[in-house]
Order: sequence, then C-alpha cells, then structure tokens
Amino acid sequence: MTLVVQSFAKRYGGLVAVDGVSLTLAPAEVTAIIGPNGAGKTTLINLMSGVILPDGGSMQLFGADVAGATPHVLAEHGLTRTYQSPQLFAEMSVLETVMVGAHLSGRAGFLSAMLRLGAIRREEDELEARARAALSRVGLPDDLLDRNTTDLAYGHQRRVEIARALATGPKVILLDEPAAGLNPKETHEIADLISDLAREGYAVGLVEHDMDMVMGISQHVVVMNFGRKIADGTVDEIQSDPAVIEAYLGTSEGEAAHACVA
Ligand SMILES: Nc1ncnc2c1ncn2[C@@H]1O[C@H](COP(=O)(O)OP(=O)(O)OP(=O)(O)O)[C@@H](O)[C@H]1O
Repeated sequence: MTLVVQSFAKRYGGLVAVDGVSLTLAPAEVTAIIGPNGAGKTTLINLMSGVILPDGGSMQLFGADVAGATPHVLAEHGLTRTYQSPQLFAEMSVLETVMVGAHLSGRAGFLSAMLRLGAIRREEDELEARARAALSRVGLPDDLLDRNTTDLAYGHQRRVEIARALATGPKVILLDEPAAGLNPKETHEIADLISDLAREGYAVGLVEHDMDMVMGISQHVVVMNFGRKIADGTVDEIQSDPAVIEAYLGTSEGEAAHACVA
C-alpha cells in the first residue's frame, strides 16, 4: 500500500475530532473520505498532510514512518495536498504560483531561484519546465499563465491549485473539497481530471461533499461520523450500509444525502 494510516487520533479539549481512524490509499485509486458536517474529515486530511500533529496513531508512506512529519518532508516523500480555499497569492502569476509548488522538490529555494542567481539558473529553468508541464496536464490554457491567479475563474483557480500539487512530483495527492463553489460544468471537468490522475497511477485521497462526484469517481470510500470510521468499502458496499444511511439521515443534510447515498 502507498499510504497506511493506523489509529489516528486528534483531540480538541474534550472533543475527539478523529477517533482511532485507520485507512489505506492505493495507487491508481480514488479513495473518498465522506461524512456529515463535523464528522472529522478536514481534521483527518490535516493529520495526513502534516498540517496538524496527531495525538496518537501512525502513518507509513511507502513503508517509511511519517506520522507527525511536516508538509515539506511529506512532499519529499511524495505526498502533497490541495486546500479547500486555494492558497493563491494575488501578486503572483499563474506560472509563478505553480513554481512555488515545484520548488518544494528542488534543491535551491524558490526565492533564490526568483533572484536568478547564476549558479541556480539551470534549476530555475527546470522548475519552470515542471510548472508548465503541470499546468498543461490540468488543461489550463496557455494564455492564462501570465495572468494573476486570483483574476481567474474559480474553476481555473482549482486547476492551478491541482497543478501546484502535481508540480511537487507526488505519488499521493490529497484533495480537500475540490468541487466546493464550482458550477456543475466545472465540477464535471474537475471530476474527469481527478479520475484521469488516478488512471495515471496517482493515489488520490478525496474529501468532498458532492456525492454524485464521489460516487462517480471513487474506487474506495471511507465514511466517518463523530470522529470515527463507520464504513469502508466500494461505492456499492457503502451505499447499502445501514450505518452510513443512518449517519446521513441523522443530520440536516439527511434527505438530500440519503437520496445520493442510498
Ligand atoms: N482547531 C479546532 N479546535 C477545536 N475544535 C475543532 C478544531 N478543528 C475541528 N474541530 C472540531 O472537530 C470536529 C470535526 O471537525 P472537522 O472540520 O474535521 O469536520 P468535517 O467532517 O471536515 O466537517 P465539514 O464537513 O463541516 O467541513 C468538529 O466538531 C469541529 O468543531
């Protein structure tokens, strides 16, 4: 297995946000993490990506013990993520934004690269080539590369965010609500892109509220409720799981979610 999480736990005061959750991500598969609001999905993806530290549990990435490692170290081991609100800087062009991602696996720092110091000039060229390749991979039109990222349509901004993750040269990509705020056409396009990435061999972890998208592109679904994992299986298996149906019916989203899940 590419990524193995065992018994991850995270407490906030008396609240156990993630309570002994284990899961695996495999290459060439989309593994979705779903559950009602407050179930612990964001906390779990934050733990898996090193944004917050676990209170208990372990994580192996390609056999290396990486629980508690920083996002930078995880990127060096081949794991990267996107954020619910894209981390985009108003003053940077699309190309520069993705080069910031690409530099994570380069030897020279991005700031030095931007200063065009002679000795690292070749590395800067490499970074730019990787950033261009990643942007082309996510289907961003060439004429947008010099624009400020924050001026782009939301669907394009999401592609830039995914390109930035791809530019680190990952094998595992964690996506935090990639369809949030997108219109139906943009959602379809992002779903197709994520499916293609899995087909190309990436292990994809997907936190997403859009059930049509989750059920359409996931090979494996992990369902959480109140911090715990309540189901883990194929789409067919979790759709007929009474505990899953009950978890969704017990929330204000119940009717809508039930219509999608059942
Ligand atoms: N930094 C924090 N401090 C205190 N409590 C927190 C913190 N982060 C999350 N929580 C709590 O942990 C629980 C799980 O939250 P989390 O955001 O992980 O759920 P979620 O499944 O991602 O929800 P949503 O679908 O609404 O984004 C919630 O009760 C939340 O209020």
